Amino acid sequence: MAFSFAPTVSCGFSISAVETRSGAMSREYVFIVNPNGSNGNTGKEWKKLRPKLEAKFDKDYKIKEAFTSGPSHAMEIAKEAVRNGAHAVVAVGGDGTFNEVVNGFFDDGKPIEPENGGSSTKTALGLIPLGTGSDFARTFGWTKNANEVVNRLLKGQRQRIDVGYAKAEPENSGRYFVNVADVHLSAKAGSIAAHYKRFGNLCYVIGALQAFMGHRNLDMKIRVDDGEWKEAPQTTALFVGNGKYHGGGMKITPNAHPSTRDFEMVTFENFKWFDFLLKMHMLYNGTHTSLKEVCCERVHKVEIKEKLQPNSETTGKVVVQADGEYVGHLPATFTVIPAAVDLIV
Ligand SMILES: Nc1ncnc2c1ncn2[C@@H]1O[C@H](COP(=O)(O)OP(=O)(O)OP(=O)(O)O)[C@@H](O)[C@H]1O
Repeated sequence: MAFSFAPTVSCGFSISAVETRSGAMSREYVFIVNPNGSNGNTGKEWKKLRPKLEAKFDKDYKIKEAFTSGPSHAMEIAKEAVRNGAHAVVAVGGDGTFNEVVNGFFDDGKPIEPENGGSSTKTALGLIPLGTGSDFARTFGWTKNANEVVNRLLKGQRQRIDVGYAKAEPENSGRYFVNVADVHLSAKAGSIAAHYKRFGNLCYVIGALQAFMGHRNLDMKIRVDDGEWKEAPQTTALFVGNGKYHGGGMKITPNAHPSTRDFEMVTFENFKWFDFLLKMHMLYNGTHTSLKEVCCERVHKVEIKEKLQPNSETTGKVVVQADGEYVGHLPATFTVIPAAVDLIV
């Protein structure tokens, strides 16, 4: 016999462990769904997927769903679920929703512990990749295929993965990330792309081309792993990869993986809009790392700031994002937190 879904809630979410007839504590899976992801397709796909999950999950599983009402809501729901000791919290949506759920595993710079303190297993993080880009899922080769999704969640195999922490101005605001954080052109492109999601993954190409309008490559300073500050002249964009893919399938940090305990940092120097168009195929297959304008380095921590004239202040114009979500502007620091979360793989 399969459990039916608990009633949908969108706020004031409360979760408690449930005892099964055998007396064992049930495993509570909390699905956090962004109904408006992928231009509304996430909600539609989730409706089709839900009965398949219900049919397969047996009585030892309790399944709850919660729909987000807007930005940041997924993070609040996830925090409450982790505090209540959920077995797994699964994001249903794109990289933005997934990022919010990841941020819900932490509070005040620390991983959240369950309130009852008694749970021996950590809450696992899960993903059903139903967004536009859904780039994080590509590193693991996951698709939107319903059978594949159900089997993966049912098996519940866990892998400890690294999480990144991005800190930027103003006010040293911070955000955790699991996929790719980036600076300057691509971060501008990401916010432009958000207005073109109806075009699917093409939105990221449109975003990049628009971002090149009025764009200036800038001299920056970079410090890796607390070493010497080095100059990065005429930087177009810089990527800090925990996962490989970004911008709807571009293999931007091709040697990154969330299990390596470090990041791959990829810097583009002096790239112009026509370079982007002519070499775009290389971004998709990950061969851009052989270009003379591209530098790659493995890092655990990287600090980035604008190279300024003596006594001048930051322009506040060099944008920083993490997993496609706005973080702030330079100066910024990106730090790897090794083996921070259990991911259902
Ligand atoms: N109910 C909601 N209505 C509108 N926006 C929402 C809602 N819930 C979450 N959001 C915001 O929508 C943003 C984008 O959602 P999501 O990442 O799920 O889809 P996507 O943008 O289509 O996919 P991708 O990021 O993979 O390209 C998230 O950053 C989140 O803040």
